[in-house]
Amino acid sequence: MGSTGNGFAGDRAATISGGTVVDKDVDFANYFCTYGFLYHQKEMLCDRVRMDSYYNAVFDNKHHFDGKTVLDVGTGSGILAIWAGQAGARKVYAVEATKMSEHARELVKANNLQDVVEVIEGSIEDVTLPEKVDVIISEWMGYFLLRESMFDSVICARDRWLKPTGVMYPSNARMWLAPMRSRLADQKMSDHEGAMGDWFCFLDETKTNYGVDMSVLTKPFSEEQKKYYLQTSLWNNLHPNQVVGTAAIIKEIDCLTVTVNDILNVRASISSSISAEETRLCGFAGWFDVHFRGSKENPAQQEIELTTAPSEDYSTHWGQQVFLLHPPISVSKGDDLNINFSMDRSKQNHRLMEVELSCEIKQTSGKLLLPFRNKFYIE
Ligand SMILES: C[S@@+](CC[C@H](N)C(=O)[O-])C[C@H]1O[C@@H](n2cnc3c(N)ncnc32)[C@H](O)[C@@H]1O
Repeated sequence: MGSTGNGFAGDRAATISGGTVVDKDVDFANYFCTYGFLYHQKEMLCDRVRMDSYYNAVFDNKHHFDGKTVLDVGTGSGILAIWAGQAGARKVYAVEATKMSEHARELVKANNLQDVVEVIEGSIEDVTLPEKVDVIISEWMGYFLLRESMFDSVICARDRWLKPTGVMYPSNARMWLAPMRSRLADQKMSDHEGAMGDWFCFLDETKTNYGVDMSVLTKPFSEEQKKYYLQTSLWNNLHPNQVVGTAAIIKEIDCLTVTVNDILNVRASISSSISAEETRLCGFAGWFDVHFRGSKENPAQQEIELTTAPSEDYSTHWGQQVFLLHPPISVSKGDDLNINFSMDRSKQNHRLMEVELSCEIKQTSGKLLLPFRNKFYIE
C-alpha cells in the first residue's frame, strides 16, 4: 500500500547513529535478535505498569487517535498499533525491524484490523511511508531510559514522518537519581574476592600440574573481574525504604523537540539530602518516568504517567539501575550530597552506556568527607 520495507537480514549497509557508524548485521546480532522471539515480547506484554500506562494513554485520549494516521515505531507484537486501531485510527503504520513483524501481522488479522493496521518489516530508518502521520507511538525505553539508544530511531521517524501538528506518545521523559542502601554491595564485594581467591588457586595448580606460570595474567584478569563485579551497574527492584535520600532529576526530554545530539550524553550536577537516620550509603539508584501529555496545541484529555521508581506495590521489567559503592559509607540524616553525574555511550557499542559518578558528602556538623569518583558500565 505505497510503503516499502527493507528486510533486515542480509542487508549489510551501515547506518549512522549519533555520529557512530553502525554495522547493521552486527547490530542485528547484538541487539535486535532477542526482539525476534515471542518469549521476549511476552515479558514486555506481561509488565502491567507498562501495559496499563500505554493502554490508558491511548483509550483515555481517543481524540488523538480517532480518524487519525499513526506510526508505531518498533511495533514488536503489534500491541500498540492494535490499540491505536481499536481507538479509531484511520490508518496505522506498524514498523518492526525483526521477523516479529510476521506474528504482528497475524495478530492484527486475528483482531480484524487488517484494513487499518499495515505491518511493515524493516528498520524505521529505511522505510518509506506514503503520507505523514498525526501520532507517533513507540515503546523505546531501555534500562535507565537511554540504554539501547532506540530513541534515536524514534527521533529519526519523527523528523521524517510526523506532521508539524503531530503528537508524540509518550511526549516527555525524565531520568532520576537517588542515594540508596542494599546488601548487594557486600555480596558483590564478596563475589569479587571469591573470584580472585579462585584465580590464585588456579595459578598454583597450573604451575604444579602443567609447568606454566600464568601469574603475568593476574593484572588483566583482576581488571576484568573488577569491571564485572564492582563496576557494572545492576538491575534491581528496590523497596522505597532502600532509597535513603532525596531523588533528583538528571535529565528531562521533550520528545517533540529533542535531537539525537541532546541525548548522546547526560550531564548533571545535583544535590541530595540523606533522609534516613544512621544508615549506609551503598550507592545510587537510577530510574525514569515518561508522560503522555500530547502537545501544547493538542493536549491530552487525561495525562498518564509511566514510572519505574521504586514502589511498594508495583514493579516493572525495567526495575532500577544500581551503581554500587565499595565500600559503603556511613551517613546520617541531614548529610548533604553533591553529586556530579555523567553518562556517555560506549565507544564499542552505541547501545551501551558508561557512567562517571563523583560525590562530595558534607555532614550536618559541616565536616567534609573524602570525595569519591567512580566509573560504571551499563551493559
Ligand atoms: C521495547 S520493544 C516494544 C515492542 C512493542 N511496541 C510493545 O510495546 O510491546 C521495541 C521494538 O522495536 C523494534 N525496533 C527497535 N529499533 C527499531 C528500528 N530502528 N526500526 C524498526 N523496529 C525497531 C525492536 O525490534 C522491538 O521489537
